[in-house]
Amino acid sequence: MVKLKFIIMFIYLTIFTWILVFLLFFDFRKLRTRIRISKFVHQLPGPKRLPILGDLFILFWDEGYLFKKLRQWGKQHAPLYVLSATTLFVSANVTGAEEFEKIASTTKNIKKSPEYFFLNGWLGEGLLTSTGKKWHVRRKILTPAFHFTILQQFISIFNNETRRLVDVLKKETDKPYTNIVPLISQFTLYSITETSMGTALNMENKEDKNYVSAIYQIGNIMLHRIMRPWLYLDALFYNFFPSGRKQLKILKTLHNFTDNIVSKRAENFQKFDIEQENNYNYSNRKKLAFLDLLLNAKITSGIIDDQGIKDEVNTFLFEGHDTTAMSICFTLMLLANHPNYQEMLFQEIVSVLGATNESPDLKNLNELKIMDRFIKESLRLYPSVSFIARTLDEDTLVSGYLLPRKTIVHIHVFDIHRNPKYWSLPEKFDPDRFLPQNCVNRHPFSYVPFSAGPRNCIGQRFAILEIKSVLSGILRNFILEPIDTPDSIVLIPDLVLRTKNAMLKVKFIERQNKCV
Ligand code: HEM
Repeated sequence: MVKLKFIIMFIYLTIFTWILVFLLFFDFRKLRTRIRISKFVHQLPGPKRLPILGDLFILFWDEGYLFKKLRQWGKQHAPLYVLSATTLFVSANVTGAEEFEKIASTTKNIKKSPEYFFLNGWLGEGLLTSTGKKWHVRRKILTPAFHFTILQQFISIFNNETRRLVDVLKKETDKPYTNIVPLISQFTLYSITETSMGTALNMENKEDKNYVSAIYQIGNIMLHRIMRPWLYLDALFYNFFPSGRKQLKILKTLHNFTDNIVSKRAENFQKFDIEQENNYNYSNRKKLAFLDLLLNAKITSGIIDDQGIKDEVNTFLFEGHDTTAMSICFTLMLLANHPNYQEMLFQEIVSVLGATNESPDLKNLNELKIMDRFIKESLRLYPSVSFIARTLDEDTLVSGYLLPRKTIVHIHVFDIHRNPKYWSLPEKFDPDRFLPQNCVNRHPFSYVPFSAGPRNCIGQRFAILEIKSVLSGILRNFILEPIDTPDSIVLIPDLVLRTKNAMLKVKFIERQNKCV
């Protein structure tokens, strides 16, 4: 019975794939390009594939198994291998630092791959998904929003949100364990909306709650879609499939939420600008936070319109909370599993902040060096963006292979971070890898949790300060005991690196020797 179902699914998939190939390639110039790319990329080593269908069978795998299998291929065929979804759709897959450097260090290869198109319905042409001139202009507008004088002001918000989280966690101490994912996601969402958008959220509010749950659902639907080529065409997906109709509903929730944030801020911003008569103004070089910077750019130079602002707000709400949330969750799981480090970090916090209830400032956070190494090692083993992808803009020679222009390249950050060429005993958790003397001679592209090159993460300093603030608050108040362990969790490749069922369990015990 199972076998019959498999055969039917396979025939169905084959027919759909070829319809898709036809629809996408009736332009014969594109077909010629595809054939050329396919010829070159198929010279790379790779797993055994079926004639014509290539590696399409992986679409039948469960996400956890797919994740494991990709790790196995990454090791087997390092640093570069081919995967193909039919003969004409091929990708070059990178697990080596030198190869990633070749691709990411040039200003040419800034175009994202077709996988990112699925995000367009939600994020439009925001900084993550846009390319060319639009991306350059936006990156230039937004870079000052992450200047250290701005970030410095955000720390008091991180501290307030940490206090709110600590109060929530105190109620969890009676329980056998806590699933930290929803609680930490709420913390990072509150932090990004208040710092960058100037809006304080409240989970008692139904719309705020719905927004958080919509973010989870959209991630699941997108992964579901990526794994099913018959859902690729928008017209079919949105009109004929329940998941497409569900996505439209979710997008409405997400967009209503951000539209609201933008219009509220726009009202206040205009009032503020008029009242202050250029006191808080871009042109006299006072620093503006994210959303105000965009509103100001629209008013003063018109280089961004309302839709552009909304696209950026959607992009930053997603990139600015989900990535950091998962990174904090994995770090807490590792702390629970390494009590010796937990104690070292606690002692470091006490020595930097003293035995008071003082909240850390920028200087304090910069002094937390052991914590810094702990976070770096956590991001090495669990990079929340474990996979990035590009479409090459020029023929590029990588590891002796010519990858033609328009080749899709998948960069497996997770595998680069566990490649034994750069990391001895790569599976071992060891923050001392990041002691200054141990970093000498390490390939700069072997550690890339925030990517590298011109399209690196614009929010990386924001993220690190936020993570340090929250860890300081949690470790000052609780001892963490392990429930989940690195061996017990099942990782899945979602929009960000997640665990199966979005669960990560830790036990919280209130500290007796608190530094308050
Ligand atoms: C631990 C937390 C974070 C990690 C691991 C992370 C990682 C990354 C990575 C790997 C990229 C490159 C993605 C690609 O090429 O497709 C990226 C891009 C980006 N990140 Fe982050 N990020 C984090 C936090 C943040 C935060 C807090 C913000 C905003 C406040 C942010 C905003 C962005 C944006 C807008 C981009 C696109 C940049 C561009 O293409 O110019 N990220 N991030």
